[in-house]
Amino acid sequence: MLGRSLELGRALHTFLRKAPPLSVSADDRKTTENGKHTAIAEEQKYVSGVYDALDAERELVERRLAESLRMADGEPQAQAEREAATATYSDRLAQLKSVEQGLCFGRLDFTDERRARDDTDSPLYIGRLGLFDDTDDYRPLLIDWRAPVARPFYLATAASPDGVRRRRHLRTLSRRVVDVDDEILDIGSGGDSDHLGLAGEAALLSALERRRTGEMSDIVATIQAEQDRIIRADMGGVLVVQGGPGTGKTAVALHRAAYLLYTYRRQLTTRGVLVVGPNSTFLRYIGQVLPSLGETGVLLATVGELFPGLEAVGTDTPEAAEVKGRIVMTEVLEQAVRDRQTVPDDVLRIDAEDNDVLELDRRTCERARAKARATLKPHNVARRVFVDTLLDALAEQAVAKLESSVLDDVPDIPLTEDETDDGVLLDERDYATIRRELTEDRAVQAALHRLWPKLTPQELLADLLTDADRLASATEGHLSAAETDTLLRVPGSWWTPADVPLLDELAELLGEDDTEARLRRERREREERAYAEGVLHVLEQDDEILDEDQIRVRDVLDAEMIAERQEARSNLTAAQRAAQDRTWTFGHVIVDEAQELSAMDWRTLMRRCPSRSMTLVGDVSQTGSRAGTSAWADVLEPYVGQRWRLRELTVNYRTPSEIMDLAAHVLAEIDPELRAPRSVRDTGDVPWQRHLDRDGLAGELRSMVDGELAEVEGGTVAVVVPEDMATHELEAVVRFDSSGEADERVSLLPVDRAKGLEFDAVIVVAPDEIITESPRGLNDLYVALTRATKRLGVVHTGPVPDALAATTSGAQNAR
Ligand SMILES: Nc1ncnc2c1ncn2[C@@H]1O[C@H](COP(=O)(O)OP(=O)(O)OP(=O)(O)O)[C@@H](O)[C@H]1O
Repeated sequence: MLGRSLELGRALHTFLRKAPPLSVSADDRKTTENGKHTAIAEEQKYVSGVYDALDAERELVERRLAESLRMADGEPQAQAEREAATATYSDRLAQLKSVEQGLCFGRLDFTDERRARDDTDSPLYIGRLGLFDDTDDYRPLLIDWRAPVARPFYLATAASPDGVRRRRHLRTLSRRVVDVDDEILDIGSGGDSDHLGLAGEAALLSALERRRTGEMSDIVATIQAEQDRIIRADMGGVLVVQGGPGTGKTAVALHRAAYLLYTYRRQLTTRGVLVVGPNSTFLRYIGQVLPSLGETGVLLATVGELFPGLEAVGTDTPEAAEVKGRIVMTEVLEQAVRDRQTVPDDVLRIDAEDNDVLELDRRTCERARAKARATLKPHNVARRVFVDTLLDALAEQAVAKLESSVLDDVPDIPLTEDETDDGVLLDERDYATIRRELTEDRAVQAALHRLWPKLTPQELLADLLTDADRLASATEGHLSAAETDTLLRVPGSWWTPADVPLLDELAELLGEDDTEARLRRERREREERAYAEGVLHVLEQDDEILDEDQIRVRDVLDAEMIAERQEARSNLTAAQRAAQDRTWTFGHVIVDEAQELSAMDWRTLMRRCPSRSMTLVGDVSQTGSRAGTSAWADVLEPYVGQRWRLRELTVNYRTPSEIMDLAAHVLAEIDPELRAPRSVRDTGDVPWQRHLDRDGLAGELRSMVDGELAEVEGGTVAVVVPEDMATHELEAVVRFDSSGEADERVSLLPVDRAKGLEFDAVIVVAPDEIITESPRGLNDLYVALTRATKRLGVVHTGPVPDALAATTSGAQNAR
């Protein structure tokens, strides 16, 4: 406890050093303390009222939900309405339950001029969602943080107060107000007694000082101005957010999702928002942020999870993953598909079921193939043309054979008067019958399948990656023999995340012969539109009784919109429906750690977002994947040209300055032009460094971890190691105690798993190996060094990397 207070003290000290000098006398301090107690008591009264309103609304929604569940099943229409009501009430209830902690966290008091302008005397209270007082003309009790009027809470400064006299942060524990921090923005308008101390910064620092639990928390009470501008940026187009480690990119991305869902609810409820993260550990880490902000309708996924029905649990070598991520794979796959559209070397003989032997010669097959390819349709769709053309040829052959055999067998019969001898014995109906029989003939089906098989993406890719000849043919001219070899694998291998964009690409190249399904869908859409027209008709009859000047229903609703709502009423949320549908397109896509995605990953994501309404957050200095990018323009140019916006985040909220100073040496080695973000805190804890023999490492690590656990008073500790040290054995040493119990506060991770995460203390092991194990090893080391919120230790088992050598002497053997 004392340690934490000291750290907070030091942090505040730093801020006071940076802030203009304040002279606070003992009397001032007493007045401040008294004022604070009074303020807490006052705020408690208000906050209790807000919780009462929350309870009342919960009760009401619970009652309505129970009623809608009790409603008997009736007409299909009534049943659909019941389902829609149930879904709406369930959502609202989940939202009301999720905002329990920290419901109300801010208050804005305005200047006299602003109050006169807005004709109001009341302060505004800011919280996680909006609540109204239904006993007082629906006066707003609590303003949703995303509402435009709440914006000054995040943006107003003393230099630009925007009519705000005082910004107050309320800190609550359960439903109890435990502290208030004030910031006087319009010094001229307020008395000194109102000034309760350093406010915005104190609330922020207190949030940053909290012990980490292994799950990310929301930052709604302390969003900073540069972050707020990004969170509330327009939804259209591609917005890239570049920022160093700990600058809040993930936090900003998630709050942006919540903001967009609030502001553009109609568009986004139907199409949904997709948030993409680098791996499932990371998705678990961020999984609670949006629910805590009351948003449950967002699909969180890795790119590897975007192919419904498939689990990509395998792993590629880094070399294979890099090759699979290259854009040239589109050409490899195109060739692989073309290779499956074959013709016989000479003649293909088919033993049809009636024992007729039919033949398909190379030229006929080539013509059918050319005709099918000329449609430019995907393989499975164009197959219909290929098959039809060959069935025609086979049917003609069968007819000719039949006729000639009949003519051969039957003695000359004299013609009647109305017959002519054109050699044709069978009419069109006979021809159609023969063609249909051939269509159903297994030998014919097998032959056509061999020439142009109907394929699923999984079949084609599995065949391709396990067959050296097929692979060599598809990669010829695109990949070297060595690169091709990296792709080859044994049959029955698990799918990997890098396979998913290839499967997605193949799904496009192969297509689906969905004629039947399309007709069914079109019929359903027609019915929905007809229903919507019916609704409009009924509403307009009511309209006619109204005054001419009043707005008419058709002015605000159209059939298309009603039909869309009807579709959205299905029990599933957009996110749930999207998760089951590969071709789903989202209203907005947010990508975290976006620098890690390969060119093929981007193709998959762009398909999910044809509107290109996207937010991409990342840091090109942290790129670890060989397939990732080091320049945003390279990624975006093929999709949006120059039409994308770049915003930067410059302040590091996670890593104290002592640790950033060390990491900055590594950054300088990556690129001397790059600047590390400014740390918001310092703690006085200089990172320690030690040398250990690799043999003695396991024995020592556990006690080092114990030491760090004690320093961070039960917070989290991570040991970040090179890939080949991330073994179960070492994990057991580091995490398990003598009774075999795992310590949940401790993790052992390779760098790529630690990306995006944070821990109170971090021990980085063998930095020299982290650097040499990958072409982007320095970036990996930079990531590893910047995961700590409080303490950092480095354990060398080999030579000390140059970037760390300059800083070792003073800190040597600090542990
Ligand atoms: N305004 C803020 N108020 C309180 N905490 C904040 C704020 N901004 C960021 N943080 C905290 O700082 C830490 C780092 O944030 P985050 O993980 O979003 O950074 P990042 O830029 O994604 O980092 P990295 O690139 O290293 O993964 C988190 O604990 C986050 O909650």
